[in-house]
Amino acid sequence: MATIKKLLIANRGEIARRIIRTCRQQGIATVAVYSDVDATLPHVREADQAVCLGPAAARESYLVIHKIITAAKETGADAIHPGYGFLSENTELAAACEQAGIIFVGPNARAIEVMGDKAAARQLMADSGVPVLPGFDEDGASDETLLAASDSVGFPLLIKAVAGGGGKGMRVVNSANAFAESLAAARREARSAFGDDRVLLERYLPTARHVEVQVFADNYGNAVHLFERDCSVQRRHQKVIEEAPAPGLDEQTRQAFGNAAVQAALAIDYRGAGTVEFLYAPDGQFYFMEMNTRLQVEHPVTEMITGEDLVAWQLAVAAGEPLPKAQQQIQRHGHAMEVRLYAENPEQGFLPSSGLLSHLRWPHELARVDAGYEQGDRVEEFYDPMIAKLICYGEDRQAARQKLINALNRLELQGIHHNAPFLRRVLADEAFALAELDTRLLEHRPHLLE
Ligand SMILES: Nc1ncc2cc(-c3cccc4ccccc34)c(N3CC[C@@H](N)C3)nc2n1
Repeated sequence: MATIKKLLIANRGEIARRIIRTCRQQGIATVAVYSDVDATLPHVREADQAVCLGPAAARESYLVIHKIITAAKETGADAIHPGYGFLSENTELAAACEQAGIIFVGPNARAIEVMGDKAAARQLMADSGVPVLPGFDEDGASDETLLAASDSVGFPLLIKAVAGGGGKGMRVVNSANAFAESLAAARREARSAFGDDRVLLERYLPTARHVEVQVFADNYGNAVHLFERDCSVQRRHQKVIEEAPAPGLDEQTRQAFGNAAVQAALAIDYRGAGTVEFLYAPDGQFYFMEMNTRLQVEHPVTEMITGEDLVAWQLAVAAGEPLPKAQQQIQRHGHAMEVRLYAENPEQGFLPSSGLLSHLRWPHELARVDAGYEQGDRVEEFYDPMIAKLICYGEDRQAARQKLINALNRLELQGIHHNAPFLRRVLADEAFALAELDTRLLEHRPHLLE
């Protein structure tokens, strides 16, 4: 058992403020890190201490492991929380923390490594009885081997980069005569994006929902799930709207999802917060897609329906405490829905937008607002353009959706282009309102993107 007295948050924006919020409630001192353009942002002001990492470019600041470790040592932080993005799934940071005797608030490096290799992840899931799609994932298979395997996988199939994830390095192949060329292209893309041209094959599910399960495991062999989230509404693999619970699931299916995710966590001897992503097919079957070894952007919808503080859970597990609750103690009630507010211009192909937030009023009275910025702050284009999340809770899905529409209508945000009008169109869309969810909803309803 260790006590975390001071936590360094190796991140910025809304997630840094959100982590600071829990630390303050727990009496844990906080250290923020920032690049010189972020010096006046709220997460820097709200932390007890702050360390400048240097230039704006992430590769010279937020991604520089030795600078983060040095900041932790110089301020006497006994733990580091990576948040999401940046170094949150980087095994070297986990290893550097271990080297420096600093607690890494995240899973063991081995789990990060295995889940980062999509072929190893699939094999491990299949071995532990988690449903996986028909496919071929022999490590380092040659083009000839893959060509022969493509017949048994069947078409349409997906060629997926082993080192990929989140939709990067994927190619749909509809027929055998297109396979060789698609394989060459997929390998080229994987080599340039990840420096690793290994690929795997998987039967392509053209129509499916993205349903993911929040899991938590501690150092004592306990693993639980905190129910599922539906994140099907995505634009170019960027989640737009997330909700919990997944609409239209009967209790038996809900339990099957939860059990499969817990099986996955136990199979890799997991620690901390994790998310097991599944493809949910129209016939009611679901299949393992990926496992994320970090706290997700969309974790607030799970917090709202369970009443749990997932960052507090992360800190407890990282300090060597057992999980705060056993499975049967974790309750679910009502419905929560989240939208991600991006500094992007929907009228210009969602290009990133920057500028001074000359006028800004968050609708705190109508929604939980996890925001990275306040009025008078500048949004720059160096980092992920997400500036805030608006999350609403209701007794049922319609109530949560209506509250979110109201909150977006009351949002006052001037000085940058943003996607609120787009979010309002999707929330008001009939198919979305009827929960006719599918990962290609926006593809099938292009008018929502204009
Ligand atoms: N075998 C098979 N069939 C269909 C798939 C469709 C997608 C997919 C493709 C495009 C958008 C998506 C949005 C949410 C979830 C999945 C997708 C997909 N993804 C997208 C990112 C990564 N999570 C894997 N894998 C798939 N795998």
